Amino acid sequence: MKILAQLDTSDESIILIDNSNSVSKNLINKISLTLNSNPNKVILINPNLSQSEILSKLDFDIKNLSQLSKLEILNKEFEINDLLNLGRDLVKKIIDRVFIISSNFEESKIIEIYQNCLINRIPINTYNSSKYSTFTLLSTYNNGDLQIGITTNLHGCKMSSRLKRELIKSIPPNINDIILNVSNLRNLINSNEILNKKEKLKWLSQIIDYYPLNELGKISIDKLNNDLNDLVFKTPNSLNSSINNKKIGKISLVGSGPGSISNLTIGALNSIYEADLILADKLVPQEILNLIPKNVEIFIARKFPGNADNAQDELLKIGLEAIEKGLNVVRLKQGDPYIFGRGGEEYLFFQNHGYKVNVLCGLSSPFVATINAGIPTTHRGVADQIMICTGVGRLGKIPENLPLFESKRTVIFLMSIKRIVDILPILINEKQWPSNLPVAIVERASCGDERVIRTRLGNLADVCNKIESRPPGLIVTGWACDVYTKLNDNEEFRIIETGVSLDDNVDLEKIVTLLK
Ligand SMILES: O=C(O)CCc1c2[nH]c(c1CC(=O)O)Cc1[nH]c(c(CC(=O)O)c1CCC(=O)O)Cc1[nH]c(c(CC(=O)O)c1CCC(=O)O)Cc1[nH]c(c(CCC(=O)O)c1CC(=O)O)C2
Ligand SMILES: C[S@@+](CC[C@H](N)C(=O)[O-])C[C@H]1O[C@@H](n2cnc3c(N)ncnc32)[C@H](O)[C@@H]1O
Repeated sequence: MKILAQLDTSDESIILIDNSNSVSKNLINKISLTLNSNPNKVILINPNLSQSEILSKLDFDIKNLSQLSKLEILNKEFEINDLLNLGRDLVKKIIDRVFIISSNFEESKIIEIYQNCLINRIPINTYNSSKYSTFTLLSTYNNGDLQIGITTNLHGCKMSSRLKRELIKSIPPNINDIILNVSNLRNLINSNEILNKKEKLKWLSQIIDYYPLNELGKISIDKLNNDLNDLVFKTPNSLNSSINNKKIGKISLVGSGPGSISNLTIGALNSIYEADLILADKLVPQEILNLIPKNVEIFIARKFPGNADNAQDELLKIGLEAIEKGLNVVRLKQGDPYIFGRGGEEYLFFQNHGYKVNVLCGLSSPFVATINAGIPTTHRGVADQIMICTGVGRLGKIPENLPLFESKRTVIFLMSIKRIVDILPILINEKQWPSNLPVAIVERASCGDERVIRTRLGNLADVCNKIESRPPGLIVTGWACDVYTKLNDNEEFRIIETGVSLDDNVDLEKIVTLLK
């Protein structure tokens, strides 16, 4: 089935076949749509409706009245021959496109029209029936530079318009400013007055990947180029004010879980509500950041590639200053603080400055990702060990201690999708890993756009190159991947969109009252 983002019927002769007794919304839409796409002519064939009835209903959203002259209304029953003699001379009078507008036709009639269109290679769209359509139109949303098209492939236009509404709801009203600001930033970096172009472009792409959409409209080249401190979304005023009542500052390392609110502990939610300042990972997703009360200051770590250590130092400095002013500081870390989260380093830093550090565990991404991907990490007779590895060692190098293959072990690699091309040869050639071992890439676990890509170890690097990644992502390896479902022998990889908005039914108000 061909899916048309925009209907481009320039110079086409189009037939709209309708047998309704009243002018339907769908008919008006199709007349406007076809006339507004600069056709040669649009022929409406309907035996029951008069010209005046139809013209009186047109809400004249047609770009200009001259288009109206291209509309021909024939008050007659449709005949198959109409397909072959109402078209342009250029194509021997064969019609270029057919829309069956109403669903009151007998199925036998629809089949006859559909088959004749197939024989004469005329694209046909039958209202509410994918079976008898060779193309479908997207339901589109345009807002300045942003264009979105959505279709359920003719499984009901109501559904696609409801999905479109949901999608539009999640788009900030200033989306155009955001698009323009980011595009100007990128153009500025590419112009020659910016130093370290490549690095800044990498930072910009991570900011686009992770920062709250709303903030992308405010980021300037100065903030990106010179003083990244300003990447604080709200400058922590509390940092500038001297606290009179000498409160004793507090520091908590809090795991936020992998993404959805449903995977956030009550303890973490409580900390978020009690904090004066939150120092968040860039990985902490929008859903969690949205929970932070408006009065709480937030700073997001600028852990861009190659800047991890500077960002770490800067973060710890801001945290220490705030505690010394008596603030309640929460270091909000993605997943669990101690799973490749530099939690140990941060604990020691604040302890060495004389502070007791509270640590609240969080659901770590490997455990949520495997559950959501349908992989039992241990399974009797298949896997009795779990290992969590990083794809990146000190200073970004490949880890020296990649594990030997162990057939009854499920190994989950974090921070490794961009590195798999370097890691794979070591696993297969030096560590005896079998190239047919089942693996699963799990991206954005527990988020609405969670996705699982199943493949075999030997294909992993190619697959990572083929798909546009949705960071953050991890790689699950081991025979446990095959316990519930296997790839077919001829399948190179299989993409499963597993994202669900878990949080629709989370009644936050009720939970927050529990905290009181
Ligand atoms: O390959 C990918 O998909 C990127 C994976 C990824 C990395 N850091 C990341 C992520 C998550 C993400 O951005 O999606 C992002 C990342 N890495 C880390 C954290 C946790 C934190 O810093 O609080 C975070 C999240 C921080 C945040 O998002 O704000 C931790 C980290 N970064 C790093 C390491 C390795 C190390 O220093 O020992 C470690 C583990 C430290 C530990 O064992 O606790 C350093 C690191 N991580 C990484 C790189 C390669 C960056 C690049 O791609 O060029 C590098 C090297 C560098 O930044 O100089 C990869
Ligand atoms: C520095 S580690 C932080 C891990 C985190 N402390 C945890 O416990 O999940 C970042 C890596 O964790 C993995 N990761 C984090 N969140 C994820 C998610 N929602 N879905 C899939 N992988 C995720 C990715 O491999 C990412 O590169």
